[in-house]
Amino acid sequence: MGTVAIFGAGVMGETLLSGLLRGGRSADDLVITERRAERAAELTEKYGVRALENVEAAKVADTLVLVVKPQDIRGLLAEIRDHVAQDNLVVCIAAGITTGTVETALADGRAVVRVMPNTPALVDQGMAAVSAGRHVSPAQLEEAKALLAATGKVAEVPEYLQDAVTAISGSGPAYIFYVVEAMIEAGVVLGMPRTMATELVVQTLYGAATMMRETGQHPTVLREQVTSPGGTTAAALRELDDHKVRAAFITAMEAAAKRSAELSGA
Ligand SMILES: NC(=O)C1=CN([C@@H]2O[C@H](COP(=O)(O)OP(=O)(O)OC[C@H]3O[C@@H](n4cnc5c(N)ncnc54)[C@H](OP(=O)(O)O)[C@@H]3O)[C@@H](O)[C@H]2O)C=CC1
Ligand SMILES: O=C(O)[C@@H]1CCC=N1
Repeated sequence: MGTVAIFGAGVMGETLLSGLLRGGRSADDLVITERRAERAAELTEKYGVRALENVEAAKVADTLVLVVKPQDIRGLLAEIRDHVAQDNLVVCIAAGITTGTVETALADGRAVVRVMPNTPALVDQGMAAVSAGRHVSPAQLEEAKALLAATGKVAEVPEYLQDAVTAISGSGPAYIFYVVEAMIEAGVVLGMPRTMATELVVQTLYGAATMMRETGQHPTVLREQVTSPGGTTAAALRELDDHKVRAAFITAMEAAAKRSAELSGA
């Protein structure tokens, strides 16, 4: 994999950077680029990696990981275009940006992999989906997967599914945090101190997630096990159904996928 350059070390860039370091990669093999000098200095100090200008980073990198916002990707590609070598691997993490867009912006034949990761990568519980562009060799695809495997699970998906991936696992942690916030608020309404409600909700989420993973049982079966006839859970779930919460999730995630597709023209 050689030298890995992370272009744009914001939330996701720092998450990947820290994961690569936790995974055993040497700081000497990692470089970052940042628009703001103070942010670059902060990361250099915290992780001991080099911060370079985009062009310099492209020149030294074997693997280029593009982690700027979709709206900034075309400007970045124009800047580094002439310094991306034939044998480099380009990994693009920007929501909605297709491998075709990146390939077109670079010189002919460049190897581009599109990836949608998520923030639980920060605690090595990420979910990343990868799709290879037209010029990626099997070895390069394995390299991209290995890069992401440092911070969690990796799945290969056909590129047409990447907007759906973005709506499910890319944005997904935000929906879960939103539900957790709502349950904590409900606990407070029921008279419980906020810290106690937070502990109960977070452990319940962790326990439920662990159950799904470890039992392999369908969530419907697990939900039915909690729902005693004529009991408290049935009373609560009826309210959620009356408020069309399931339909709201479907509509919300359709909106996320639509926005991802729109960002391809950002
Ligand atoms: N956050 C998430 O959960 C996920 C994000 N992504 C994708 O990751 C990408 C980054 O998202 P996120 O980390 O949240 O965004 P951030 O805004 O936190 O990070 C982007 C960083 O890139 C910097 N930047 C912008 N342009 C350039 C440039 N030309 N050269 C160098 N640095 C630059 C920005 O600087 P400045 O602040 O000055 O603009 C910022 O620090 C997006 O494309 C997003 O779609 C994918 C999956 C999940
Ligand atoms: O909100 C966004 O656009 C990015 C992509 C997926 C998660 N965060």
